[in-house]
Amino acid sequence: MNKKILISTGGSGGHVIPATIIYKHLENNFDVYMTSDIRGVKFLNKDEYNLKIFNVRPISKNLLIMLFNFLLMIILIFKSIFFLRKNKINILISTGGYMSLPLCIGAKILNIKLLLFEPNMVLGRSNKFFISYCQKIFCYSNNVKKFPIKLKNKIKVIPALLRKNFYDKRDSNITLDTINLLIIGGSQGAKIFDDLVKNAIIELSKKYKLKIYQQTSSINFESFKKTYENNNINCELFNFNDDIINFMHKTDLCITRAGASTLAELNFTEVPYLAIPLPTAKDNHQFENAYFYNKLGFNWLLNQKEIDEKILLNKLINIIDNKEEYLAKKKNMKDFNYENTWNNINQKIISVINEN
Ligand SMILES: CC(=O)N[C@H]1[C@@H](OP(=O)(O)OP(=O)(O)OC[C@H]2O[C@@H](n3ccc(=O)[nH]c3=O)[C@H](O)[C@@H]2O)O[C@H](CO)[C@@H](O)[C@@H]1O
Repeated sequence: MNKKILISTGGSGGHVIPATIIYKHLENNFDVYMTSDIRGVKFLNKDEYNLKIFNVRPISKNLLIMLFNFLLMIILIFKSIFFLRKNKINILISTGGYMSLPLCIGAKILNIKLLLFEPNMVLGRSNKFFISYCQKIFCYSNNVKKFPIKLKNKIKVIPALLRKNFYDKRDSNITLDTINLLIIGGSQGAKIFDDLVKNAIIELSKKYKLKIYQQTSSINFESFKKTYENNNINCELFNFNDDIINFMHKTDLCITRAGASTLAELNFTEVPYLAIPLPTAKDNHQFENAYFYNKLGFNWLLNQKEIDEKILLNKLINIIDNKEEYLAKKKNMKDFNYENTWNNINQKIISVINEN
């Protein structure tokens, strides 16, 4: 009989998309289920997954709400225990975040094997909470910060998880006379990118011919289009687009936040990027993500608190004019990617599932 595996996820695309990838890696060999909160559902196609909603509310600082959420949490722990028992789940895989807390507690109570996933270069708080109980944790490096040294043997390093279509061969239609610039803020966008980046782009367009692919909220579409058109800038705007790889393939350079999945995807598609990590990210994990790849020579890194339009503009000019450095970054990425194949990751994950 096939092992029954539950993947618990929710929240942002950075949690849900890796969960869908793990699901696809396992669905041919095991009976796989997935749970997500309501927020996370928008990042997946419900028809493709055996999905159940477990709506865990975000942690609040308001005492009354905290009390109410605590009661809800207790109910969800009971619901989790019931769900895990009823479906005879053998293994729980959590992609982290508070959304997985009740199921992880349920798994611990029932003594169910727990596997964790940490794509960031700093161990997340909820993963930290279960690290001594879990059997293994999938990471992209052995040197994840805030990781308890004596538990490092639990780390199973895998190449970065990518949606299957990232491995499809595609022709890139990069035109030599135009600089194709992708601006992307993570699954929820990045408000600060709107004005800061837009104004720098307008100045940049006075020096180079640009094609802009920009993620922004749909309410900005009209005004952005107008501004870019008035400045003769060719642009394509999108809110959340499932086929992000399509944009990455057309891109020469990207300006991005430093969510783990986005960086992994840019590394794989060999698009050098200027990372501006979210300064308020927990334990500064976005900076650590970008810095990890910065040391490998994949990106340029700017601190949001230290930049304005002028600094950003000068940095972009510097990057564009320094062709050798740009090409070196592309080459560094290429050399790094050879181990990242669907089959290699598939075998690594399945071998951990089959460990006793
Ligand atoms: C604000 C915040 O705290 N973000 C965190 C969140 O992920 P967050 O969702 O912000 O960022 P990630 O880069 O990890 O993931 C975004 C995912 O959404 C996809 N995408 C995005 C836009 C689009 O139009 N289409 C599309 O498919 C990206 O390709 C990527 O696969 O969890 C990640 C994993 O713990 C962290 O590294 C991030 O720091």
